[in-house]
Amino acid sequence: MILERLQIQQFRNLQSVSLIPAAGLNVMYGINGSGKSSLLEAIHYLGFGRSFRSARHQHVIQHDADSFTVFCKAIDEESTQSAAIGYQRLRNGESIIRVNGEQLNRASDLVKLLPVQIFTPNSAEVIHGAPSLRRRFLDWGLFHVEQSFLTLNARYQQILAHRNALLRKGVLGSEGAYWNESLAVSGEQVDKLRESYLDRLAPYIYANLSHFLPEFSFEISYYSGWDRSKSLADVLNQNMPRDLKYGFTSQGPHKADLRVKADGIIAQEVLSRGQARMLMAALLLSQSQYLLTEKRKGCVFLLDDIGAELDSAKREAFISELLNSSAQIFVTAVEKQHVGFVEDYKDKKMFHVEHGQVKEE
Ligand SMILES: Nc1ncnc2c1ncn2[C@@H]1O[C@H](COP(=O)(O)OP(=O)(O)OP(=O)(O)O)[C@@H](O)[C@H]1O
Repeated sequence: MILERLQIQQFRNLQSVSLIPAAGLNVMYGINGSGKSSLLEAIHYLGFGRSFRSARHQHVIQHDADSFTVFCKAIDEESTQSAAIGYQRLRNGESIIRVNGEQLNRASDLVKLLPVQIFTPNSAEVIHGAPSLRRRFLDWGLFHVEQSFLTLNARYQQILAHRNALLRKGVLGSEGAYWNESLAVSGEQVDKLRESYLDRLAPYIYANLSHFLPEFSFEISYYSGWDRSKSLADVLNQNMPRDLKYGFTSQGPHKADLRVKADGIIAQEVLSRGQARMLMAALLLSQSQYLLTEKRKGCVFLLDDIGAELDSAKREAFISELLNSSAQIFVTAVEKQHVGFVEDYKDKKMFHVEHGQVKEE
């Protein structure tokens, strides 16, 4: 999908912004606090229904305003069909999402529509942080290539929440067999989709890593969240006494992880921060390439503060590969010189951001 038009109202310091982005590269530059990251944050809302830097929607609404609105017209390059997507968030917590004039009930449905990926100075947290961050990374790709995943995963989460509620009350005993069986059936389906997705994604990841971090030999593997030599049903039944004691389901696909080793050692232990960022860049790029191969869909790719992230050679390699994967890129930089190499790109637009105003050059 490509954003053909973008409109933002009362979003942080962006009072009223309207722009026609390039299909390829869009550079937003301006001094600190001018509104560059807010612009990316607004696009992020269209892809995820949430911010990438604040858990509180209220903080994003412009001071003294009652709501913010983000609107885009996006076009599918393959079918040439367009979609008008609007997201409005009110100060009272209500959100109104419209796609082609029709109201959507769940923000999670937005994820299917617009494939948005983001790379920020904090992206290495996905490598260093909790497994949930890496699961979220994998699941984002799955949402876009496997139609059934969204529903299957939602069902698994629903049954899991129910089993956990019974565990907390200490009343799972009599109903245990039923809930274990339901959770196992649903969990095995989620697990299979994740495993097979990573199998197909891995060749892209290895190819990108050999380009971005040739100094290491990498090994990518998938951990299901339980010992795969046993069925999930057996594990849930065996874990009942422990799960009852602690009040939650200790093993299952909700504990799954994407594991990366560099030269035989877990990546978190051996990579520098910059190298971890490059690993993350390779992972995100791989999803973008895979989505293009599998679904003929390009991503909208947000790169926040790229100058602070990577050295110039790596930055350039990353952006060129992203453009090759038909991604539409929005990159922010404090100084134009930080993205000097974009001189060579033809399909690009430069936007100067100043005091919340965005002007195309
Ligand atoms: N709810 C809000 N209402 C109005 N202004 C806000 C709100 N939240 C944040 N701001 C202001 O919006 C401005 C834009 O912030 P933003 O993070 O987008 O800047 P930036 O250009 O990315 O800066 P940097 O280069 O430092 O990362 C800041 O001055 C910030 O104080």
